[in-house]
Formats: sequence, C-alpha cells, structure tokens
Amino acid sequence: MGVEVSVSGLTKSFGSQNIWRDVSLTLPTGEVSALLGPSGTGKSVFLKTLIGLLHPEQGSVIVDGTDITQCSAKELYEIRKLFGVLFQDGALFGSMSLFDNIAFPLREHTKKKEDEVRDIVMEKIDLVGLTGAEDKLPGEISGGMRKRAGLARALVLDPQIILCDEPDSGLDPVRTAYISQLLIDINAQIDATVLVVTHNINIARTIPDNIGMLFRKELVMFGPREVLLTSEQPVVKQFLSGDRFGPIGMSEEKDSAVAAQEEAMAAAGISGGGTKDDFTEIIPQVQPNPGMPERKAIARHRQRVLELLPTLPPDAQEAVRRGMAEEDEIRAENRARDHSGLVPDDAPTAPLRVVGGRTQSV
Ligand SMILES: Nc1ncnc2c1ncn2[C@@H]1O[C@H](COP(=O)(O)OP(=O)(O)OP(=O)(O)O)[C@@H](O)[C@H]1O
Repeated sequence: MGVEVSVSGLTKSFGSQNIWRDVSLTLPTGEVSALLGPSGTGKSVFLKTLIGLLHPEQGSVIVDGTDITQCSAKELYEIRKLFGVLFQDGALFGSMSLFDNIAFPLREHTKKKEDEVRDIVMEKIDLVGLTGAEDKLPGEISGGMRKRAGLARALVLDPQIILCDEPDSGLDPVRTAYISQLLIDINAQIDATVLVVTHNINIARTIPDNIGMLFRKELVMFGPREVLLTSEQPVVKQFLSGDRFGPIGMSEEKDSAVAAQEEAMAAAGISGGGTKDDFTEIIPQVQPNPGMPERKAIARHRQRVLELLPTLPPDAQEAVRRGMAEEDEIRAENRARDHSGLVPDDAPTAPLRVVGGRTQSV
C-alpha cells in the first residue's frame, strides 16, 4: 500500500527568486492527485523537493513519518526507494538499451541476481506494453515509448509513491489516453500514492481524485477534484478553459493595462480563444481496465470526502454527490461485465475510458 506524503509550510527560492511559499498539502495514501499551474510556477521544482533533490528554506515534507528536509543522507537514501519518478523526458540514459535503463535502479539499489533482475524488468516491460523493444536504444524509439520506458523504470522498485512530471508532454491525445489508463491500472494493482504534474485538462478532469493548483507563488487550492473543477476563481476558470483573457498572461502575471485592454476586448465580444466547455459538468473518472482489481483508494477517498463535504462550496458538494452516484453505476456495470464472461482472462487490455458517463474503448 502507498504511504501518505504531508507537506507543510514549504517555501523554495533560488537566490533572491522565490518560486513558491508556504505550500501545505497532503497526498492521501494510495490516492491519485494532480498538480496544475501555468508554466514556470514551479511544479517540477515541487516534485524535486518532494524527493529531496532540492532543499526548501522552510517547511517540512513528511514521508512515511520521516521529515526528509531534516533527515540524514542515509535516511534520505532509504526513503527515496519508496519513490518511483517519471521525469518529463523519461530521463533515460541514451547509450543504454531500454532493458539496461529499466534494470538500472535494481542494479543500483538492490543485490538481486541477474536472473531475478531480468524477470522483474521483463514483467514491467510487459506492463507498459514494450515487449520486443527491450534491446532498442532510447534514440531509436518514439517519445511515447520513451515515456512508457521511463514509467517502467519508475516501477521496478515497487514504489509506494509515484511522481509523474507531465506524463503527457509530447504525446498525441491517444497516447495520452493510454498512459493515463496505465497510471490508473497501476494504481489499482499496487495502491501506490500518485502525484501527476500536468497542463493537460483532460487528464485533470478524468484521472485524479484530488487536484491542486500553483499560481503566483502560492498553492491556490488543493482538495477533492470537484472543488477545483467547479471553482469560480478567475485563475482556475481561465486555466481550465485555456482562454487568453484572465489573470494568467504570457509571462506569469499581467500588468493592469493589459488586463484592462482585455476586459474591453471581451466586452466588445472579442474571444480570448478559450474552450466554451462547461467544466462544472464533472466527467466520471477513468476506471481500471477490465480484469484489473478495483482501486482500493476509492473507498478511502470517499470516506474522506464525505467527512469534508459540509465544508466544501455548494457547487462542489453537488458535484461530489452526483459524481458518486454516477461512478457507482459505472462500477456496477463494469463488475457485471467482468463477471459475465464477456471479457476473457487473456483479452487484450484495450484502454477503457469513461467519457460523459459512458464507457468507451479507445
Ligand atoms: N536548479 C535551479 N536553479 C535555479 N532556478 C531554477 C532551478 N530549477 C528551476 N528553476 C526556476 O524555477 C522556476 C520554476 O521552474 P519549474 O520547471 O519548476 O516550472 P514548471 O511549473 O514545472 O514549468 P513547466 O510547466 O513549464 O514545466 C523557473 O523560473 C526556473 O527557471
């Protein structure tokens, strides 16, 4: 089972440049969380701080009971083994085959014999759908395959916490759907705590249990996904719709003259180019593929959200209630299908997505 990661009062600067301050949040055990935010707001810096690659000036990061900002190098080395990290570009060694790249953490951190290493590596290669490509070099495969290889490498030490920095960057929408599905399937199988950093609105709408957003050096919010998706905060609405008009500018903050100009343009009926999608209509979360176990985190998440419910804004409360009812229906349908014999045990695991309350294969 995954472990909880609890961040409190975290502040990070590089020299005189403050990146974010006083960030507090808890990644609940085994749940999937997403961190959104405009480019340059320090999402990658946040991930690196969670694994102790970067050191904050203030605050704590408690992983499995240990504050990694204060612990010894030896303790940090041990704690790091709990993490599997998928960096933005896959971070593979260019001169090593995929097999050797994926085997690297096992050879580095364990004393496993080579035949054991081979078994584990081949199992993970199979899991991410790369069987047959193990002897290829990273430069010989597509960006999507490199991502999946990076994910396989992140999984070899059976991590309890998985951090993914923009798993969708450089991928087309179909490959993005596959990698999202893979994350949900892995979560269902190993119940690891997951944090995904992304700009991708579809991922944000369908994958995480919880969503947070960094903006103007602060964590604007973090909580059950319905809170952000129904939020009326201008920065959240603008980010979700991808509109030019709003508080987010090309450089992080707009000056007031530009903001006034945009208001005038919007008043004159000129579009800021954003989607007119209604994000308050919550799309049910992607479910594990047929034949996968149900996600254990769902029950824990529900329990937590039900306890929080009275403190949430009314729109979020309504969305939570609707979402729970709809997801119960989908899960019941999936269970009936899994038990109907319609899906043989050796069926290829085509990603099953849940869109607008309907399941559909892609
Ligand atoms: N090691 C470093 N030394 C100095 N500055 C850094 C370092 N790492 C990151 N930064 C700065 O921190 C800021 C945040 O960078 P970061 O990559 O975390 O943003 P991000 O939100 O992940 O952006 P994107 O969405 O574009 O990937 C940037 O201004 C970057 O230049």
